[in-house]
Amino acid sequence: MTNMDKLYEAVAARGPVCVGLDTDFSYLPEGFAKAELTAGENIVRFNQAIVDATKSVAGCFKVQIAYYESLGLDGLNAYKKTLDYVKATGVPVIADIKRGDIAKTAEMYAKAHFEGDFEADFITLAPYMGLDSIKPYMPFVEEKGKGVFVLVRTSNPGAKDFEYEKLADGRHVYDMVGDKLNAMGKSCMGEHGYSSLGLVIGGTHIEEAAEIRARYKDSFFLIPGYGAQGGTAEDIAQYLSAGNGGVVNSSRGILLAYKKQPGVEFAQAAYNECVNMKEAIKNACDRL
Ligand SMILES: O=C(O)c1cc(=O)[nH]c(=O)n1[C@@H]1O[C@H](COP(=O)(O)O)[C@@H](O)[C@H]1O
Repeated sequence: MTNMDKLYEAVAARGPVCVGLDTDFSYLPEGFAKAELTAGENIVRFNQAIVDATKSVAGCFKVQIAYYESLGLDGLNAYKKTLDYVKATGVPVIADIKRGDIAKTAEMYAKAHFEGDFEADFITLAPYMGLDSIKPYMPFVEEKGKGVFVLVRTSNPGAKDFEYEKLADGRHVYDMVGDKLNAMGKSCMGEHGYSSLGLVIGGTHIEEAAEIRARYKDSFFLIPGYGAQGGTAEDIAQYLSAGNGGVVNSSRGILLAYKKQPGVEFAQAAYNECVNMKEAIKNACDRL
């Protein structure tokens, strides 16, 4: 069974919410940090409380490495401890590293994030340099069941700068990227009908949602943009297939949920936000 199969089953069991552990030190509630601990150690305590509170309603977790790298070695220790803590729960974990280099360098990134200290179930990749920036990860995908999510049509306003440009044949650049990646993903299909080569499709632009979902039926989607970036449950539902076939990330919306729930402890508030998000997406899927 591939990690993508496990992710499919996790979504079937607990829903599509992907809890984004993009933990900036400033997100820790007042009075939470202990002065005798480092910033990284305090972030790990915060993450552990979030993981404990949300794992029963999370399809997966996503750990965004920049938040940890920015703290140097203390942060990289916190990154590893966070990954290990999530892995011990059995809930799938995506390392959001957005790597995009070629050849031997990409092989080194694959080694760095698919084995050893920073081993994760999935990683995110940026395909601008071409398919030879994705291929070096495939031995881990095809032989060890690892998974990748590759940027196709992103959630940010800058998606319009390159991704929406039109080709001579009428397709968008993102269609061409998606078509090539979808074809490449046929080499690593799982039991549940999804390739281990997944696509990142932002949930903030909805005009083409139905078309994109229909075009890539066997591609699992990582769908960011819910909450803080304005994506709604109605928007997101269109990128799922009967509530599965994708995971929906929210980072600030979950980590900072306590700021919108006065008097509620931060981990409880994160749990409440996950439940609300899961219910809203389920209801929107049921209405489709
Ligand atoms: O690959 C991603 O995860 C990603 C792709 C994309 O198109 N848009 C996007 O926001 N992301 C990530 O998703 C997360 C969104 O965080 P929030 O906006 O706080 O929910 C961040 O970790 C982003 O780096």
